[in-house]
Amino acid sequence: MSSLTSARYGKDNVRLLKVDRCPKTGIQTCTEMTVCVLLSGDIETSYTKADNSVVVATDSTKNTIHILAKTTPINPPELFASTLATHFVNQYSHIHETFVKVITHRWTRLDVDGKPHPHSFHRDGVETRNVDVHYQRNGGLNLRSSIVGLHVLKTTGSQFHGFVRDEFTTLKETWDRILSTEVDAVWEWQKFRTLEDVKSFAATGKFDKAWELARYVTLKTFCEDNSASVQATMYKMAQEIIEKAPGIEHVEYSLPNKHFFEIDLSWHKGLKNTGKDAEVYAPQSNPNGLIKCRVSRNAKSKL
Ligand SMILES: O=c1[nH]c(=O)c2[nH]c(=O)[nH]c2[nH]1
Repeated sequence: MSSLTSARYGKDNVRLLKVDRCPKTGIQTCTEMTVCVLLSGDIETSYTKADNSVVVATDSTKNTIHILAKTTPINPPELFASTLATHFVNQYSHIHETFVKVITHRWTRLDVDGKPHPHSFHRDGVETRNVDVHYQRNGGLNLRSSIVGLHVLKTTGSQFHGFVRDEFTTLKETWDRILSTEVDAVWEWQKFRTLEDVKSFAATGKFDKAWELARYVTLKTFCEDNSASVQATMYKMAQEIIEKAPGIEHVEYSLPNKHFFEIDLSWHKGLKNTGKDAEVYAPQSNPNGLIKCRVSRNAKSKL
């Protein structure tokens, strides 16, 4: 015997670019997004009885994403993701729950001779601004905003010593090393009851401010902290974001520790390239450390 215990479906990797043209100034802006919308509800029979009468075609889901991108604001992405999440539950009485992901890609305005160009942009990095929304009929909206794929590296100001030493340890302690990671930082909002609540919050500019703050705190702490470890540095980042952004309940970081090994070149004419003489390093693609944490407002540590 077996039974269906979970089911959701929809369209992933729906791509769109929206252009905003200001008639007064002639200045144009653009937003490129990749969207995923998954639906859940009374859809079991489509799996268990080949009953397509309960299926909203994923092609229609894709069409709806395009239509709502045209007819409603897509910025901030928290608002667009919430608009999509609530739409499908309002439109179809048998759909009770949605899972929406909106990835916003970077198109940063170009400068020409120090002046912002009115309609030209460049992709300055693979970093994305992401939003995940989970909506349940009568259950409110859970929003998670994030920065993903922000690559950073510092050549000093990072140490790692005092760790466990036993018969499995070969790593040397260091008081000066390269630190590099790809930031994945999530901030989770207090629950919003309705789409109207998300709209009013969006109108205050607080979603954009939180993204700016999270990015600023992450980069400033990365640069300025004389890091004792990835763990200690990420905890400082998370604490500061919670402290400075009301409405955020939890902050999570997931940071790969990308290693750069010293290369001993002494075999060639006694070249010195280790310790304080290290200049040429070997970047490692794998394995990498992976350090994660979740920091919550007003919560007693469960660890
Ligand atoms: O910042 C670090 N944290 C660790 O847990 C760890 N483990 C390791 O080998 N190097 C590092 N660096």
